[in-house]
Amino acid sequence: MTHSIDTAADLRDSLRRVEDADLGDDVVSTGLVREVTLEGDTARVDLALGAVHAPTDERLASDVREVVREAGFDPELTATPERTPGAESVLPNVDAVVAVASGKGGVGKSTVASNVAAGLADRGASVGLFDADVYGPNAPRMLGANATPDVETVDGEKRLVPPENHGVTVASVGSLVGDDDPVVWRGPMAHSALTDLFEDVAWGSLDYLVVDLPPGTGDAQLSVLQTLPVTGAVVVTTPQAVATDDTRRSMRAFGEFDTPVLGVVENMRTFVCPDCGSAHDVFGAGGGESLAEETGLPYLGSLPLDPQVRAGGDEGRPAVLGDGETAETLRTLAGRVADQVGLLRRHRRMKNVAPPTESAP
Ligand SMILES: Nc1ncnc2c1ncn2[C@@H]1O[C@H](COP(=O)(O)OP(=O)(O)OP(=O)(O)O)[C@@H](O)[C@H]1O
Repeated sequence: MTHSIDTAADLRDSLRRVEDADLGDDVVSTGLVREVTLEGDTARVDLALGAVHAPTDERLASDVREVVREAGFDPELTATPERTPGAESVLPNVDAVVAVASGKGGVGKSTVASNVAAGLADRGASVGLFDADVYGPNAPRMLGANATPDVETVDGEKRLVPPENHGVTVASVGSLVGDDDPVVWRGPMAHSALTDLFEDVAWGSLDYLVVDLPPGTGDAQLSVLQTLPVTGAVVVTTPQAVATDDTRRSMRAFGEFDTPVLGVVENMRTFVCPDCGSAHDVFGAGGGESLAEETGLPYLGSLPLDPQVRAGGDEGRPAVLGDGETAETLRTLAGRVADQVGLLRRHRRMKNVAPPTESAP
């Protein structure tokens, strides 16, 4: 193989051609290229990419590979993301924890959580879903994974081995209680149940753990934020003002725990009549989008009110795995969530590592 450059430093320099459009600079200046080593025909590049199977990160990796190949080397890429501080000690085998929240009940939080989880698994990621919604633990049913977890003894300790479906490992507070038990727990009880349950689960190694939070900003929700190293939260709202007002409150709660909000999803926006094909904004339109605008948060998209979404949830096969426009919208949503995790970490990397830009003379 003939090489157009000789040293790792030169190759690093040529990687400046790869632009991270979100960060507005190239991958070397932003600190995303951690290490470059050459060995024979192989160039090893360690990148501070943010999230596994995120479309933007995949694109950046492929651009880097191309530059390496053009220089005459076989690329071997590794990714070492800049993780949430504290994540290593609490959940060493989980790469990113994505909480799905809503200020108000019934807006489709579990629907979004289960579709995002199945959508990420469909992109090739290893995914877990933890249903922390003590008041309405229904995400496992939506994923068709509501079997009772097996119990396994490892080193004398009992571990719960949760069921898996559609590539998602699912554990729930629902598996602590019977299907018909009313789950009306007070704060401290919910807290200890959550912590115990979480620690007893044999999650294995996960790229993403999606956590379906209880609605609102109560004790149970805050317990999760105190217990888990949440990478970021996705906030679900319907378009009407009562929902967006509650959502604003729940965002403030995240702020208090320094939990970054990855973005806002507007659910149940448009209903397309299956008979006549006309579109109706049942709950109004644009509330989620203007909330995102007003708070400066990313708008992750809107989901239509679509009987396929409800049916997918009821049947345990999330609509994201189906065909058609709504399924495509849900797949895009899962990709955007991953992209936001990636961006958050690339941004953190840039802040931590990249030298300040030289000011013009
Ligand atoms: N976009 C949609 N189109 C059609 N049905 C939907 C949509 N989003 C949610 N639903 C349905 O609305 C109901 C409530 O949704 P879901 O359980 O996801 O809400 P939630 O916010 O998690 O509720 P809770 O407050 O009980 O946790 C479910 O039956 C679900 O299938």
